[in-house]
Amino acid sequence: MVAANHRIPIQIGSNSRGFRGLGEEAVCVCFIFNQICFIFLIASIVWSNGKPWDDQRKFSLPALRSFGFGKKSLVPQINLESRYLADEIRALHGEPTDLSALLNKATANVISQLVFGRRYEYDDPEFIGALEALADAFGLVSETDPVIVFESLVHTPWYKPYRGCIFKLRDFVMSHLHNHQETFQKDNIRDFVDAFLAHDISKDYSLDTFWRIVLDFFAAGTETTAVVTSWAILYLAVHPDVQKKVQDELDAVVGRGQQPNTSDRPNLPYCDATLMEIMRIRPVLPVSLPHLTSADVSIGPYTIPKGTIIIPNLWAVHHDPKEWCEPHLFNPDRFLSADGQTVVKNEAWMPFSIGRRDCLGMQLAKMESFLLFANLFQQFDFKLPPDQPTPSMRGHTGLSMPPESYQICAIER
Ligand code: HEM
Repeated sequence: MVAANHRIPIQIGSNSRGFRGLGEEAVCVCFIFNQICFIFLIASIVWSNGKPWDDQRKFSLPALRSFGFGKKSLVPQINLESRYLADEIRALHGEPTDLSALLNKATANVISQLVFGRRYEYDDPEFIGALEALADAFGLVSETDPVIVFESLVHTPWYKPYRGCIFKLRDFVMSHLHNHQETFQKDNIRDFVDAFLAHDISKDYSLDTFWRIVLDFFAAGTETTAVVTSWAILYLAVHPDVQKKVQDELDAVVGRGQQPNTSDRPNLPYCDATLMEIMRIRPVLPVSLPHLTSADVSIGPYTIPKGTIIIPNLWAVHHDPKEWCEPHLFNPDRFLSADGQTVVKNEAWMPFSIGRRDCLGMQLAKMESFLLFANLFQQFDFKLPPDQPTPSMRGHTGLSMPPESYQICAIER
């Protein structure tokens, strides 16, 4: 096993045919031990390898894109959800509140519309229950936890709380799948689940296994973008000078009377640079998902044999002093040209990882995090509650790295 702490080994590891998990041989071993483990590993875009992964990715991406996934046509939907979110925040009247559950509801509704064809009211008990289970599941394990690879460990006593969350989420997804099966019409494909039912791939996966693929999207689509937004609110509350510059730019380019659009983005370099700096300094997945080399690779004096698990340490790359000047300093200007007019890229910026197995939702995530960010800072000043200690900036390590719970006052501008 190799922990890749620098840009070059991550690039090499990521491009080595993009295997993930324990590879084909290990999957067979799992099969001997436990058939459930085998099923779980195969029916999951995040955790499968080889042909099952290829089939799932080839089906999923075009299917989701046909409903607007990562495309401009999704802007009105994201902006509408941003309005629902802003209404909820406004109703708090600036009282100190932990906004993380609200942010999760907004991002969950965006992915829910693509996958299940519906959004939820923010007080819906089924929705709240599923999101609580999701947040708990993300907090209970990390990428290096054995249960991530050997999912059948979920049945052992050590994982009882995690098991509770996963089964709750399975029931949530299954109720949607059964409902879709009952109402399915092949000439009216409403969403990702319908696209699956209409596609040949449904011959290879029963609903009892497909739920796991759906959960991959629901989970990845919900938690990640909400975590970015939560860090953005915290960092900009701690750095009011940056918040002011972001708001001045939004006022000048978008104004107050209309919602931001992706077409505004090229004219909002400071906003863009700030979001990039947030994803650099606090990567959503500080330790990315494991990869497996599919051939021998050489890096300088080292040879990494075929079949080695590579754990990309995105935190280390994003804080490498060889790549970044004063890496622990929050400084959006590092992503701007000298005249402040253009965003400057850096190859060591890789919050979505790189290579064949990079984040499938990257286009959606970039668009959604930008629109949420722009909508929120256009409408609110985010301030730390007076007379309270500054919140910790360390983050809570689990599958993703959200900030530790903090209270914030959102004051309408
Ligand atoms: C800011 C938000 C997000 C960040 C920072 C992020 C980051 C990542 C990272 C680091 C990986 C691992 C890539 C690798 O192993 O090389 C990943 C994989 C993945 N992400 Fe995201 N993600 C985000 C949002 C999303 C969204 C919105 C979705 C979809 C709804 C999504 C779906 C996926 C999927 C399906 C994979 C597995 C891809 C595969 O194995 O082929 N992500 N993401």
